[in-house]
Amino acid sequence: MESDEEDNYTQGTYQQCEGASSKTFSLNNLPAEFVAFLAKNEIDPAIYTVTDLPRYVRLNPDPHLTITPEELEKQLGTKVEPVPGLEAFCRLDGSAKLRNTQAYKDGRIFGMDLSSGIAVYALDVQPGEHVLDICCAPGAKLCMIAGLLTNSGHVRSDRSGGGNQLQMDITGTVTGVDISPHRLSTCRSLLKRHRLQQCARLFQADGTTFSVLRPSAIDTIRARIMANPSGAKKAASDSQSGAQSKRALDDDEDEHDDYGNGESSQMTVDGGRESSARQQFHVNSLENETTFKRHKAALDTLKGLCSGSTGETTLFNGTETNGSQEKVVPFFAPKILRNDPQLHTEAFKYDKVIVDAECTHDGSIAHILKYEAWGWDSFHKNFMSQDRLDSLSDLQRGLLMNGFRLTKAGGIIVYSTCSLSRAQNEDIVAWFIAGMRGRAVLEPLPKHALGIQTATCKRPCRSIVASALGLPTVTDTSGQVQWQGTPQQEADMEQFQDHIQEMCLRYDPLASKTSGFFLARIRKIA
Ligand SMILES: C[S@@+](CC[C@H](N)C(=O)[O-])C[C@H]1O[C@@H](n2cnc3c(N)ncnc32)[C@H](O)[C@@H]1O
Repeated sequence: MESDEEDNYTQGTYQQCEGASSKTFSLNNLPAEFVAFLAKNEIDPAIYTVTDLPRYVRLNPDPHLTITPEELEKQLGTKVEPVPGLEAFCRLDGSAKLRNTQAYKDGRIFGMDLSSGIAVYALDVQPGEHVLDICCAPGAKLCMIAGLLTNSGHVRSDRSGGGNQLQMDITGTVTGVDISPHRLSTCRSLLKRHRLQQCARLFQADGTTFSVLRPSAIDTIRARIMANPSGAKKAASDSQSGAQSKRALDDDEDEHDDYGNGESSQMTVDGGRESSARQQFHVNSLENETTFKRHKAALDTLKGLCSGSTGETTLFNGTETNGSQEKVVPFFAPKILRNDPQLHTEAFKYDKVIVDAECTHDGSIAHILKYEAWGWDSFHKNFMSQDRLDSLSDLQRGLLMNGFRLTKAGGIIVYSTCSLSRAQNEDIVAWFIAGMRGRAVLEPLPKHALGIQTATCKRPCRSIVASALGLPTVTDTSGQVQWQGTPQQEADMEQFQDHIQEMCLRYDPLASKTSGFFLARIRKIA
């Protein structure tokens, strides 16, 4: 039920939950606790009554899986408009049904709200970069990042250029972290379905303490090939059979492999399981077992060259250990990334980090209205329990702090949520930027781009900013502790609040005709 899972989890519009939500929704149906939450957080309940939200799809950039907007229009029988400035995205009528189209079944299109796409564009991912996605599942943004990293979205099979071609094939990586194994399984399925798994690895871990830096062996492997003509020659001769080389690189030896859905599997030449879907993927290559084994041996040699050659420290879930100690086992990774030695030096921090933080999901109309059909009790249990609300800010702060820690100096961090609550958005960003004392700064976002009207950001809470800036406190006549700075400090604080409000970006269904979304773009200075 991969596509169901994808739709159920993917943030998007009301209509994206095909068949899951009630068309007769009334504000009176919202449970009292949720109404109270909305009031406390100054969120207008009218966002849940917007019925004319368009739907968005992202077109797969893989040259083998392209589709033109015109062809998609024929399949859907509804108007398909490319979004100016974001050509990979198309706007459809909100009632468009994707699941039965051939384009959807083939993985040529991906249902994804535009606001989520803009969060990824804010990262400005460049080929060759190493990106960390904290809170990655179910993986809409992760798949988009993987596609941007590799342009074509997967390792090219035309290796006629020789061994050095390897340098070009894996040009960057994305590392996804999520605490939920169930959601990570969906993420893995999406990567495979869209043939993006070669540059991605997933870890099941707490994003507040995750410590594995970006893959450290890839450059060494490339360098060895460049420096070692015989290795390059050998790789070149092996590469005459493109699919074999591709397979040596991307075979993921995944013990959790869930091509599943009852597909038959059989042993492959290297003893791994391969589903019929995967066999289909390789069906055009007349595989030669000897060539494949030779290539695999070459790859293993290269891996040997770059592993165990260092006394550097590795980190295991936040605990420093020496040399060849335990590595963190990925939930999923292709072989070349699975065997990474996980070195831990400043040089291996990530270029870009997205923290799409766990939140109350109140901005996702699709998400909220699904509970009409599923029952509001589970919504209350999953999202509105007091314990959860009380601990949410700490979790969001912890995720952002850890994302910052793992980013290299000069790198970019995008913090986003699908909540419209100030406490989960502007307050978190204000607390973070104020507390960083110049080590992190907000970067501009394309507020008025793409013809989308953004919503006005909220002014961060005075006490949070004052506390983060270390302003003095006074106790008022009623015994309440108040922050009170000098006139200059007060003026600085006002200015800082303006700055946060100005630099962050909010979409809401009323203003933007997208799902509700918040994002901030942060540059790490040091
Ligand atoms: C808003 S969703 C992420 C959506 C995802 N980025 C996408 O584009 O498909 C938030 C995710 O945070 C995960 N999460 C919650 N607590 C976490 C933690 N402590 N560490 C890592 N992930 C966590 C949840 O399992 C959930 O998958």
